[in-house]
Amino acid sequence: MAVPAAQPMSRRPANPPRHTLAEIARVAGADPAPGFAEVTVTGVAQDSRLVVPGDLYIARPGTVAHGADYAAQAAHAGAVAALTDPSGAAACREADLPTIVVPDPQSVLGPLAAWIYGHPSRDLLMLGVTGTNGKTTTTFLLDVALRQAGHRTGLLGTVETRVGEEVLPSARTTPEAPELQALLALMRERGVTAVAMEVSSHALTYGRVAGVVFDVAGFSNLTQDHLELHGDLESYFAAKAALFHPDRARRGVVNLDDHYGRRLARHAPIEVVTCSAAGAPGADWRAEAVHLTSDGTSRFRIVGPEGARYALNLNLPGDFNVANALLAATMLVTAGVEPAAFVSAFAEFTGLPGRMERVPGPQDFSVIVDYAHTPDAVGVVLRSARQWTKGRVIAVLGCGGDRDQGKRPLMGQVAAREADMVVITDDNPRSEDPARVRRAILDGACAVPATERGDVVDVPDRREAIRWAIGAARPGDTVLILGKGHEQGQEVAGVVYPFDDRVVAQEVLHEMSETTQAAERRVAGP
Ligand SMILES: CC(=O)N[C@H]1[C@@H](OP(=O)(O)OP(=O)(O)OC[C@H]2O[C@@H](n3ccc(=O)[nH]c3=O)[C@H](O)[C@@H]2O)O[C@H](CO)[C@@H](O)[C@@H]1O[C@H](C)C(=O)N[C@@H](C)C(=O)N[C@H](CCC(=O)O)C(=O)O
Ligand SMILES: Nc1ncnc2c1ncn2[C@@H]1O[C@H](COP(=O)(O)OP(=O)(O)OP(=O)(O)O)[C@@H](O)[C@H]1O
Ligand SMILES: N[C@H](CCC[C@H](N)C(=O)O)C(=O)O
Ligand SMILES: [Mg+2]
Repeated sequence: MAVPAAQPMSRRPANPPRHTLAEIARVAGADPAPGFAEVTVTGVAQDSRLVVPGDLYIARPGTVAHGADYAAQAAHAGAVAALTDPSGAAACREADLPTIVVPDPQSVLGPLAAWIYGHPSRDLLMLGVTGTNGKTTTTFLLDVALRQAGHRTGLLGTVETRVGEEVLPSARTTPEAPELQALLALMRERGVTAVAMEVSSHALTYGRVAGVVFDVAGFSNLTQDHLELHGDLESYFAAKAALFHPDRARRGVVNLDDHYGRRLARHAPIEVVTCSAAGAPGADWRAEAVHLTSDGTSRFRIVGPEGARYALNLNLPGDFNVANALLAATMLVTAGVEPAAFVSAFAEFTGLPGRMERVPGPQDFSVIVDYAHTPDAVGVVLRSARQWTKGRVIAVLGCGGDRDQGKRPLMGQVAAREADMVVITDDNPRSEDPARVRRAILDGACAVPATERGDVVDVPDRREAIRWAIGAARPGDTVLILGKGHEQGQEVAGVVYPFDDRVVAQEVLHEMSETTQAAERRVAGP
């Protein structure tokens, strides 16, 4: 008997609420036109490629196009109506879509999507994490602890999306509002009770989480990244701080070891619980007696109000992961989760894809793939590696094209200072000239006085760069391949070529062991 092929899981609830277009117009603050009462809407999309039959298509102006340019595609895919601004109205009506017109579709998108799906986040324990680095790690830790506490969980973030046991790919760190609300509705329908999600600064800027009030929002840290979107650090901070507002979160947990965290804790207009892994005065929760081992684990104690103390074991390397675990633990306590749940869940957690992930092999040096793609993260992981490495620290790194240009020389600079050898290479050049991107990293590296920096080489092709670094490694060295982590593609001029640092490193190690064995056979003779 033929076994039916597994169907890819939908990202939409199977039984969405049904609304008339007249109701939707009222919620959006527009006039319900005649005929709107006869149109039934069962979902919402702001991208024509994601429209399913029964959807309201939100045609909003973007930086590249106007959504109304795709109204005909949306209608063809089954959209039953459109919501747009005055400049998009004609195109939507030409596509035969009954059209609601509002001044700013972007601003109604989040709340309207939440309303259309029946406010699913209100029925879920919602934990959201923002910050430049550590969001994915912290949400994975939240997820295992919530499950240990008996919740059925949802996870939304950079690496993947989980609805209970089902795993779906993630296109973004934080989905657009219509996709987010549909996923939350699907989670509720599938019996999920708690959600750990990453909230990127893009999400806060574009209103992707408007329509969600988090039970607890966490702030990890803020250092340079994404200035191509925010312009300067102050605006970047303002975007992140917007999560800590009564419209977005009931309570906040803030890391006091970070300069912006201290500012946030002082000024946030919601109740804030603070934490510190580095002894910041006045923190509600602290990590103490931190013991980092050379095999990439740590033991420490977290100490909180009223004599609360818990001993934690973590199978993640570096003091930055102690900070992530402390943030997760403080968020969990603040959400009312039993501490016993995170004590055992953290001890059993064995790591997450592409974050300080060891590439297995018989070689007598370490090869590690990590997602460090900011100056702070590069410095933090290289300094950590220095602590346990007997030999030299060798870093492979590049910077993404079409992203923050200012971070490139800073990443080059910190890598040159902290590593013994830096191999500069490509990382998702996107639409940019890859040589220009590498030049900027190289300029930063070479600005470090020669006596204070390691050797620096430029190897454009990423596979060759990995081969170069692994080829240079001697017993006791650590090779850190940075920036792409779990990513499975290299994006060059609009084309994504399959590329996974972990796979490539393994292939290179394999090639090298074959070559060594062949040479040994030649030496040994027939
Ligand atoms: C800077 C940014 O985030 N831009 C996002 C934004 O683009 P935009 O406003 O310019 O929109 P546009 O491309 O002009 O299109 C206008 C409208 O037409 C629609 N459209 C467009 C084409 C089409 O065929 N059909 C269609 O309906 C679009 O969905 C949109 O509604 O809205 C688009 C539609 O949702 C997103 O695809 C696009 O994300 C781009 C691709 C992106 O790369 N975003 C990244 C940087 C991002 O969001 N990253 C963050 C943080 C990462 C991290 O640090 O972890 C994330 O959360 O992932
Ligand atoms: N608390 C931290 N402080 C500084 N660097 C960190 C911290 N946690 C992790 N890192 C570094 O940042 C990298 C990315 O970590 P993670 O994926 O958890 O962060 P993220 O905030 O989700 O990143 P992204 O915004 O790209 O999704 C890690 O691979 C590590 O190099
Ligand atoms: N999620 C982040 C990290 C990508 C890291 C790096 N591989 C790059 O392409 O810049 C971003 O979208 O900026
Ligand atoms: Mg992430």
